[in-house]
Amino acid sequence: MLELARTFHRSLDRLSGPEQAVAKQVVFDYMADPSRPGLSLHRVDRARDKRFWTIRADRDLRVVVLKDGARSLFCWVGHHDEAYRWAENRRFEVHPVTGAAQIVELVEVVREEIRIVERTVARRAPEKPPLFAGEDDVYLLSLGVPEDFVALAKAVRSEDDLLALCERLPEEAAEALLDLHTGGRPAPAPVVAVGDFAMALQHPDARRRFWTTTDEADVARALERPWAEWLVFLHPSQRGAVERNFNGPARVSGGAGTGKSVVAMHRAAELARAAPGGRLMLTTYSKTLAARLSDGMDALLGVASPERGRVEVSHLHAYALAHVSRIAKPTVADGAYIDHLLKEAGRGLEPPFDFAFLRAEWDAVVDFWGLDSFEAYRDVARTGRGLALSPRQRRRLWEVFAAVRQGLAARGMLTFGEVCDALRARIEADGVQPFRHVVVDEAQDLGPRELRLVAALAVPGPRALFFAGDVGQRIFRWPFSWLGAGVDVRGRAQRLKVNYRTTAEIRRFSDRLLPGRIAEVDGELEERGALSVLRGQNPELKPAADLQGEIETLHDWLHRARADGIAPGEIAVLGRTRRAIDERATPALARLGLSGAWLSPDQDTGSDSITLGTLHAAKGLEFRAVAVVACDDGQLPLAAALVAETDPEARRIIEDRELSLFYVGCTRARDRLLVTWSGTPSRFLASAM
Ligand SMILES: Nc1ncnc2c1ncn2[C@@H]1O[C@H](COP(=O)(O)OP(=O)(O)OP(=O)(O)O)[C@@H](O)[C@H]1O
Repeated sequence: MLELARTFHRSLDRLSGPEQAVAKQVVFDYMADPSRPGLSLHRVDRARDKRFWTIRADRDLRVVVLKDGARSLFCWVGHHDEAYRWAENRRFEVHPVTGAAQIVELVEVVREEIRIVERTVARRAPEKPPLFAGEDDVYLLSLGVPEDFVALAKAVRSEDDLLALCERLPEEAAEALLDLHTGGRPAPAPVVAVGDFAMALQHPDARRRFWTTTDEADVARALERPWAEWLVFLHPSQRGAVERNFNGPARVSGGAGTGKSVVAMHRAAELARAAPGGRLMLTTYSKTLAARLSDGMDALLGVASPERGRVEVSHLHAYALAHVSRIAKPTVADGAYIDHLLKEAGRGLEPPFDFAFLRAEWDAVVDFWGLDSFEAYRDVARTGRGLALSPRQRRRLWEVFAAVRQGLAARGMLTFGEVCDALRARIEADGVQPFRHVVVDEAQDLGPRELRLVAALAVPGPRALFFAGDVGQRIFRWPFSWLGAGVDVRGRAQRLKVNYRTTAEIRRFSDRLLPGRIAEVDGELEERGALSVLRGQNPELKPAADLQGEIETLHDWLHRARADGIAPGEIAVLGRTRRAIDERATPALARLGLSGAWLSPDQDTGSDSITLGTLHAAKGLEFRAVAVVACDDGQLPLAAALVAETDPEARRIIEDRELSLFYVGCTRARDRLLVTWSGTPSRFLASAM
C-alpha cells in the first residue's frame, strides 16, 4: 500500500528530470519493501511532529515521509536543508471537529509572514476592522479551519492578508473563508468520527490531498505527470460527480475552469474500470478538445491498458460521419451551397422573409430539429424565433425549405444533423447500441439531433448518459428543451464551484461579463459564482487608437511574457475572426522573431510557436498567457452575425452567444490575460471595467 500527499506531487514537479527519476525510484523501492536496508531512514529530530522521517534519495535529495505505526505517508521531496525545514515547520493532524487529515504549517511561522503583509498594507491604508471578527469560533472550526488558526483567521483585516492566509490553509478551510468573505455562508465541512490516521485519510476533504493506492501502475502514471494533480486529487464535489449513481441521465455544471472536463474523464475512467464487458464513449463537440480528452484518458488509464481499449474518445460529428460512411458515402453540405439553395428557393418572397430570415429559420428551426414535412414545421415550437408565423406563412415557407432539402438530396448531400439522424436510425433499426455508457463534455453545444444520437448510442440504464457543460459557454447552438429531445436530466445535477485554472483576478473579471444567474437546460436557474484560491496579476485591458496601436500593445505584452520566461507554446492570441487575429498577431510576432501556429487537434502543446485561434476553436483549452485581441464594437458582437437579423428575440440569443464567446476566450487564461481593442470598445466590456 502507498499513501501520497498532494504536497509530494507538487514538490516532485519542481525537481529536474533526473532528480524526479531518483525520487520516484525511492517510492517504488519503498512500495516493494519498506524495510529494505538501502533506504536510510532518519527521524527529523527538530520537527514538532515526531512522526516525520526522511529517506535519503541521493547525496542531496531527501524524501519526507510521515510514519504512523505501520503506515507511511509520502509528504515532500527536495534538497536536504529545504526538506528538513519543510518537516520542521509542519505537523500532521486530524481536525478535531471534522475528522479530516490535514498537514498544517506551524501557526507561528504563518503568523510571522502574514504580519509582514499586514505591515505593508497598514502603511498605505488606515486600519480596517477584522474581516471575520464577528464569527463564532465554533463555526470557523466547523469549516475545517485548524484549531490554532482560528484566532489568526479572526485577526485578518484585508483581502490581501486573507489570500495570503488561504494559501497556507487546508483547501476546505481556504475555500470556505473566501466564500464567507464574498458574502456566502458556507456549510460546515462533512464530519466523520474523529479517529485514527487511516480513517482521517478517507475523509472526503482529506481525499483531495491524500491518495491511497495499492496499484503500482497507477502510481507510475500519476508520478509520470506530477504537474497533473487532477489525475489523483479531486475536489469532493468533483469526486461526488464522478462516483455517484444518479439513477438516470445526469449532468455536472460549473463556470469555466472548475474541472468539468476532469470530471468527465474520471467518470469515463471509473465506468471503464467497472464494466469489463462493455465499451463506452467520451465525446465532445470540438476536435481540439477531443484530442485533449484522448490524452487525458491515456494518462488516467494507461495507453495500452484493457480499460483504455474500452473507451472510444471521439468528436461526435466525426464519429457519426465515419459510421454513416460505412453504409453510404455522404457528402456533408457546406454552408455556401445551402445559402445558394435558400436564395434560389426564396426568390419572390415578400419582406420580412428575406435571405437572412430564411438562413436563421433553417439553422434554428428546420435543420436544427430535422423537420421533414410541412406538418412537422406547422407544429414545431419556434423557440427563440420572435416573429410569430401564421399557418399560411408556414405553408409558403415550407415550400422553400422543402426545395432546399430536395436540392441537397439530389446531390447526395447531408447536413451534420442528418448525419446524426442517419446513424441513430441505423442503431435503432439494428437494435444494438454500441456503448454501455456515453459521457459528453461541453454538452451545452449539443443540438437536439446530436442529443438524440447520444441517447441512442448507449444501452438504456441508470448510468447510461452523463453530461458535463456550462450554459454560460454555449457558443454554437440555440437554446432548446432537452426534455423535448427526450433526455430528462432535471434534478440530477451537481454544480462545481472551485476554479482550478485561473487566478482570482482573471476569474473575477470574466465572471463579471456574464449575468450572476443563468437558466440551465430546461429552466433550472443556477447561481454562477465560483471561487479561486490562486492569485496573480490583474487582467490588462488596453485600448488603442487604431490597429497600429493595438499591434504595438500586443507586441509589448508578448515581449514581457517572453522576458518573464513564458514559453511560446504556453501563449495564445485569440480573437473573434481569423482575419482580426492575423492582422494583429502576424506583425507583432514578426517583430519579435516568433512564429504563430493556428490551433489544430494535433498541435503539440510543447511547440515553439505561439498559438493563434478563434474564440470558437479555443473552447475547452487553456494557456498560461492569453491575449484576446480586437475586442471592439464591430467584432464583439460580430457585426456580421447580427446585421441581417431583425427579429429582437433572435438578436438577443445571438448577442448572448457572442458574449459567451468572449467569456470563453478570457477564461482560457491561467496566469495572464490581455484584452485589447482599437477605437470603440465592445459593449460587453462595460460590465467588467
Ligand atoms: N482537482 C483538481 N486538482 C488540480 N487541478 C485541477 C483539478 N480539477 C481541475 N483541475 C485543473 O483545472 C483546469 C481546468 O479544468 P477543466 O478543463 O476540466 O475545467 P472545465 O470546467 O472543463 O473548463 P472549461 O469549461 O473552461 O473548459 C485544468 O488545468 C485542470 O487540470
